[in-house]
Amino acid sequence: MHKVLHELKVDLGDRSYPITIGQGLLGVIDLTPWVAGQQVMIVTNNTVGPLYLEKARASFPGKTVDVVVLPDGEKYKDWQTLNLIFDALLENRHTRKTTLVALGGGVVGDMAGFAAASYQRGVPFIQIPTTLLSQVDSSVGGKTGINHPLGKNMVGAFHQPQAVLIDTDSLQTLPAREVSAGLAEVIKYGLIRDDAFLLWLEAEMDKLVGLQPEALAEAIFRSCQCKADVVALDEREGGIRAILNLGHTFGHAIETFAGYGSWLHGEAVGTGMMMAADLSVREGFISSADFRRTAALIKRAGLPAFAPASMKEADFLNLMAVDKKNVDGQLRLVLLRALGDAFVTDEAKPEHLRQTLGAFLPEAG
Ligand SMILES: NC(=O)c1ccc[n+]([C@@H]2O[C@H](COP(=O)([O-])OP(=O)(O)OC[C@H]3O[C@@H](n4cnc5c(N)ncnc54)[C@H](O)[C@@H]3O)[C@@H](O)[C@H]2O)c1
Ligand SMILES: O=C(O)C(=O)C[C@@H](O)[C@H](O)[C@H](O)COP(=O)(O)O
Ligand SMILES: [Zn+2]
Repeated sequence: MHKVLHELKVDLGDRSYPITIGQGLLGVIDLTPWVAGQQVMIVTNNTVGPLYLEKARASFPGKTVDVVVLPDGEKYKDWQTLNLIFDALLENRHTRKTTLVALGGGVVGDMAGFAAASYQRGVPFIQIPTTLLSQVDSSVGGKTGINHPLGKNMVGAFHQPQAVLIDTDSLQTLPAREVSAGLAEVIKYGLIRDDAFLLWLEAEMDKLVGLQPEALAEAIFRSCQCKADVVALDEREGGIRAILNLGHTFGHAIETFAGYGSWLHGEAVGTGMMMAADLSVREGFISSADFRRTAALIKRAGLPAFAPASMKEADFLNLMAVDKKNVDGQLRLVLLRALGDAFVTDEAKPEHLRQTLGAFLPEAG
């Protein structure tokens, strides 16, 4: 039995698209209205394919469906793996009218989206996210791309999908560590823009960690609504969209330092959000009690509280210096004016930043 629980829209004029959230949707919801021509290329990986590929195929009745299966892992979010998608498209003579379909987590989604942004100068794509993180964040908003050894997501494009289909049933096969990683981005929405959601998360966190379906569907809906609202205001991150980067300047430094994949993106963002909250206290914006509330929620989600072993202050400073938000060599950070109210600043005091880094280095743990 399938059940559509929520439908919302990312409002971007002629690039608007629907997000459909529900149970048992994969293979039941007909996605052909979002397919431009006859050809479909499903991009998945060797973990998700065996679980969900056959169901996903059934969502494209009457279409010619090809498949490319990528190796699984953040360390494969690179040029070489991206080329496997282009190889498959060309070998199967896909034209400008083809539609790509991302079936998997954020790694598959970011790479399939980037392939769609650039194949024959741009073709449409559909997001079928299968991790919590991708259902609440990466499948929405059109940021696509790959990593570079010197920095996260350093090569990419903005390219919005035609539609996002979220089947919450797929979360039942997700490892607990990946659930925690997804919860980091969920908590982010409460911290940046929605204090009522933060209160709700404090009440429901145990249900979310335990994969309770109703709580998950509500968290996904509220997260997608928050992201859709921010993206509709500022599609290409000229201003307010940067608040979606709370914790990411620290987090991306951790991911790059640790070697892509050893820390999950959500884990690095969880620690990074604690660091952003700590700095917000030192800068005089939020109280120590606010920091403790933030840290407690992040820890209850099962996320780490200190930087990786052997990471030093200089590692953070060097890696944060390449962040895409920086302008003219000036570090730009997302901080909290209050819980539920984030802002972007390039005025954080260097001594406060160093104190924050010191408080989260592994030896402080
Ligand atoms: N574009 C954006 O706006 C945006 C937003 C947030 C994160 N990201 C990117 O997303 C990536 C992280 O995404 P992620 O957390 O989904 O990681 P991921 O894509 O690596 O998926 C996590 C793991 O879960 C497996 N998996 C996926 N679905 C499964 C399922 N239903 N059951 C069992 N296993 C499953 C995957 O194969 C993988 O091993 C990072 O590269 C990050 O930079 C992008
Ligand atoms: O959609 C956005 O905007 C975000 O910043 C969402 C983030 O959660 C995500 O990790 C994104 O990929 C980060 O983008 P980047 O531009 O900092 O690489
Ligand atoms: Zn993120």
